[in-house]
Amino acid sequence: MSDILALAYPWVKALHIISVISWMAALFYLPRLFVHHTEQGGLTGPTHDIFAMMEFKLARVIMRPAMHATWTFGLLLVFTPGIVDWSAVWPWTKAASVIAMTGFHTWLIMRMKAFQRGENTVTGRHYRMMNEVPTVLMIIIVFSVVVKF
Ligand code: HEM
Repeated sequence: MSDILALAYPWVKALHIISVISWMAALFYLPRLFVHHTEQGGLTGPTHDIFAMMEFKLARVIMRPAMHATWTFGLLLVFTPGIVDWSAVWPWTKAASVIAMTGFHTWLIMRMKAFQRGENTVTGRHYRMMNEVPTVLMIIIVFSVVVKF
C-alpha cells in the first residue's frame, strides 16, 4: 500500500490541488450570494427562489463533493511515506486551519438551509465579514504547506 501511495504521489497531489481550487471557489462565492440574497433577494418571491436555487446547487453540486475530494486526496497524501513530518510545525498549523475551513463550510450549509426555509437572521454586513474567513485560512494553509515553517 505504501509503495502504491509513493508511486501515485504526484497524481494524488494534482487531484488534491484541483479539488482544493473547486472547494475554495464555492467557499468564496456562497457568502457573496448570501450578501445579495439578504440585501436584494428578500425571503419570499421569485428573486428569493432564484437565489435559493443557486445557493442550493452551489452547495450540493460543487462545494460538498469538492470538500470530500479535498479531504480524501489530502489524507492519501498524509499516509504517503515521507511526506508529513509530524515533528514540524506546519502539519499542525495546516490541520487546525483545514478543520476551521470545514467548520466554515458547515456554517455555510446551515445558512443555506435556513434560506431554503425562507429564514435568515444574519445581516449582509456579517456575511461580508465572514467572507474573509476562508481567505485568511487559505493564506495560512498555502504558506504552511509550501514554505513548511
Ligand atoms: C482538507 C484536508 C486537507 C488535508 C488532509 C491536506 C493534506 C495535504 C498534504 C499531506 C499535502 C502534501 C504536502 C507535500 O507534498 O509536501 C498537501 C498539499 C497541498 N495542499 Fe492540502 N490538505 C488539505 C486541505 C487543503 C486546503 C483546504 C488547501 C488550500 C486552501 C490545501 C492546499 C494544498 C496545496 C497548495 C498543496 C501542495 C503543496 C506543495 O506541494 O508544495 N490543502 N495537502
